[in-house]
Amino acid sequence: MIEVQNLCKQYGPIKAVQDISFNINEGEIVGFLGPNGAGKSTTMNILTGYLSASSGKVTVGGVDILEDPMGVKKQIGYLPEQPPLYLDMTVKEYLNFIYNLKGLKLSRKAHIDEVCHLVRIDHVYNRLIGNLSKGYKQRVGVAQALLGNPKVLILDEPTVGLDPKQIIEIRNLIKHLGRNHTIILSSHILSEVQAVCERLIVINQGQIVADGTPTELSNSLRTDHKLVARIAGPQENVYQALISMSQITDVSTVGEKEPGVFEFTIESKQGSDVRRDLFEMASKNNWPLMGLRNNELTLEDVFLQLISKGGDSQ
Ligand SMILES: Nc1ncnc2c1ncn2[C@@H]1O[C@H](COP(=O)(O)OP(=O)(O)OP(=O)(O)O)[C@@H](O)[C@H]1O
Repeated sequence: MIEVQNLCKQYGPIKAVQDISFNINEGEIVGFLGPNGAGKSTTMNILTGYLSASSGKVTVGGVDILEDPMGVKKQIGYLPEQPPLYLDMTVKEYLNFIYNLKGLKLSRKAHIDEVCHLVRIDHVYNRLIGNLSKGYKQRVGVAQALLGNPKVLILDEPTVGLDPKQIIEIRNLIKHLGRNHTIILSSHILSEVQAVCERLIVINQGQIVADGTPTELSNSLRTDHKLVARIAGPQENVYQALISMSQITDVSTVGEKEPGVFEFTIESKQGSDVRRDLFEMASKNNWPLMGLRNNELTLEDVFLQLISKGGDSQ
């Protein structure tokens, strides 16, 4: 649906986007994640035709953004970081205004009603936008993006400044819209994209540093496979039994966590799964296995590792 090849953008000496490439398939909800100044807004502004690239190629639905910018814009609904709202218009006036601006040919009233129903703003239709809460203003912003039934929605930091209840409402709305749209959502907050996206593209200092599902990202950074086991048995004997197991490369004793129960961190060979052997060994020695868990990196750790490779952006 969206193909980006070797995209670069320079603002004078600042290389905001450096040679990035990715494809997004129809129906995907992709999170574009990166710290402030990483180049997210620049990339989104290029995808939506608001900015021109210094070099590289972008196609949306097979249409090249340079050859047919209007053809691309028709396929994209965009909610910029600052929603383009006119506070002294009512929701009705504003959506009719955007309808005209987009030159839509759909049945006006039916289409605007449908969009208002979808984002649940029917009951504030005749109210001044300036008097709405921030959450409702954001919904009106999403509504203007949806006018014209674009296949792709690009949402730049859609929940910034909202309270926790409004955040959940907007997230649910995005998930709901994901059933019928391809969505790119940018954020610098990990939990934000984690909550709604199945795929994350992590960008730092204008470059893609990771692309995959949250699980793939955690796995790609895990250099070793660590287990944490709690075993009720004599500490030294358990340690010796563990370290002599064939797939285990290192064992460290964490300490006595419950009376007579010791915790061990166990490292095993890449790709091996020692849980069954571990259970057998403990059972053969009559040492109850009181707990076993993976010592996995959280996505927060992964994100911090990925973005700590560079310095600060301005
Ligand atoms: N018009 C501009 N002129 C000069 N530099 C710019 C301009 N717009 C952005 N930049 C710089 O380009 C880099 C990328 O900025 P961009 O706004 O794309 O990042 P971002 O990831 O969207 O950050 P944020 O989350 O803060 O919006 C930053 O170093 C920024 O200072």
